Amino acid sequence: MDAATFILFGSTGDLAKRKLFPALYNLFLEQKMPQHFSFIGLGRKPFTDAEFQSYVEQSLNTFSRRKPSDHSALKAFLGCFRYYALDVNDKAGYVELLKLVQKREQELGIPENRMFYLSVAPEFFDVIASNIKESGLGDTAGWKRLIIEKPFGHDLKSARALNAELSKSFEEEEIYRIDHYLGKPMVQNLETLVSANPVLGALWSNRHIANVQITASETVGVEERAGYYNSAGAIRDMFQNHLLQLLMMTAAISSPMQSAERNIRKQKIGVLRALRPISKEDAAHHIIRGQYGAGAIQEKPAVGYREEPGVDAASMTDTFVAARLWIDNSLWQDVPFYIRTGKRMKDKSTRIVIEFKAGIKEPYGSGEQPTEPNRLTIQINPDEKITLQLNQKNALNNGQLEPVNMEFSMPANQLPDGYELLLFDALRGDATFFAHWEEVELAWEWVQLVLEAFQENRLPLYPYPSGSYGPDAADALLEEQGFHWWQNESGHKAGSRRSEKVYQQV
Ligand SMILES: NC(=O)C1=CN([C@@H]2O[C@H](COP(=O)(O)OP(=O)(O)OC[C@H]3O[C@@H](n4cnc5c(N)ncnc54)[C@H](OP(=O)(O)O)[C@@H]3O)[C@@H](O)[C@H]2O)C=CC1
Ligand SMILES: O=C1O[C@H](COP(=O)(O)O)[C@@H](O)[C@H](O)[C@H]1O
Repeated sequence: MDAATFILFGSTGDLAKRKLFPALYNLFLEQKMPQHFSFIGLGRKPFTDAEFQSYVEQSLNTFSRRKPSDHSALKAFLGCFRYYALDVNDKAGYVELLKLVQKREQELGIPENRMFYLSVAPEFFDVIASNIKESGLGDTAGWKRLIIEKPFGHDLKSARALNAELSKSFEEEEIYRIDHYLGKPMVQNLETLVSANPVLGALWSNRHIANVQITASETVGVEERAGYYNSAGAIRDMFQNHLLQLLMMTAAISSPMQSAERNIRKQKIGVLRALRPISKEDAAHHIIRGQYGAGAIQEKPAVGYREEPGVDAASMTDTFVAARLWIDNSLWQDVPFYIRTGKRMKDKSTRIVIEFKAGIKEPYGSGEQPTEPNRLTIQINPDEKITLQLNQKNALNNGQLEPVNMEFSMPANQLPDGYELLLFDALRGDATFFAHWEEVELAWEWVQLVLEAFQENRLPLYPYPSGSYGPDAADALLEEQGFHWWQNESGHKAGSRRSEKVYQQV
């Protein structure tokens, strides 16, 4: 791996402290960092280098999956860190920053390879990129890369404007757009799961798959982020990026028999191009939006979204979105993809359920005894787990047909954090698990009409109790095709229907 300088904008912020420093430290311990690297932390807070190093150390003690125990390794790691106080709007400051970067490059004898990571509010992305260019920080004799955090735009127009601005300073190949779901080990494993297992690869299409269900449910509410979340909602916060990425990954992976194209990024773009658009007029038939009301999470009372600090008592923000999507290509024609995400739901679970088509009627003497459809459940969070549900006769129960699960699991605490995998890739120059601009643009294009339908209040906003599986209306999306949500890996169906009211815009 090339020796490089890592320049972190927002190094005094939450993401740096909770995720980025621990990720770099774990890579360092695993010798997955360049042998020589220079780290420059930026923020407005007035830190000396020593204060900054001790701040980083505290973050490792609190958040790293491996707590620092080897004193000399920790010292070597922290020794690479320097701090420079910079307001992102201060043009002259960038020129001073360049001097510091060059001084460190000379001290360490490393080439001018520079990684810029923007862990700051999105309104600063364009000004930082342009100041990097103007100051000469971006004129390197080596490579330069820009890692950019979400959100990438607020809608199609702003995303295009942001991309146009960034493109003035960085080439597309130099821009690494983070979607932390793409860093999750199980998501990175999806392609291998299908391509390295012909038994699954052979089934991975509309010939054998009846429907796909993608869920990202959370038990947390809006927490302290009302300022951001009120104008984002679940549709921008989770659906436009993470959920569509999971859909793309699921539909893009294919066995070598089915597709000669082995470039997952290109295949994902192909999936988005084939996504059937939803018109504003028709949105209510394919999309359900909801907002959590009061309820209980794991038996603890929880207030409704409208009672949360910083939230308007008449807020129409969506905290839940479910959708039915169709991919009009030869592999996925007629297979509905059901997607849902919500806050304050019954459990924290991110998973993909593949429901296979029903087989022939059971011919071995059990008459009309119904069998459950075979399912492959790929659990991404909280634990990683793959469960294949099969049917078998139970000799201990009069030969009754019963579902059984084959399961493989990996406890979450043994796995690297997604940021570790993504930073490692970015340092190596591998953009496979970063979002290409075309993916982002096509995802916004699809979502844009939905945003407008929300804005124009064309869809009911259903309240759902905190601690539930979301509004019952989301069940109807599947019932139209004769399916139901598989609520968890043991396959429980949705509960009985409640009568539903809707929130009215005031
Ligand atoms: N936190 C998280 O879990 C996640 C965050 N993100 C994204 O990551 C980015 C950072 O988030 P987060 O760390 O939570 O944000 P914070 O608000 O915690 O931190 C913001 C950082 O920006 C710096 N900053 C603010 N204004 C200026 C300025 N004018 N000049 C220079 N630096 C400035 C702050 O430094 P100082 O106060 O010292 O000036 C601080 O380091 C955002 O884009 C967010 O959407 C994405 C996914 C998850
Ligand atoms: O990006 C975001 O993701 C988190 C959920 O991430 P996970 O890894 O815990 O599944 C979500 O809580 C947050 O609102 C959103 O901004």
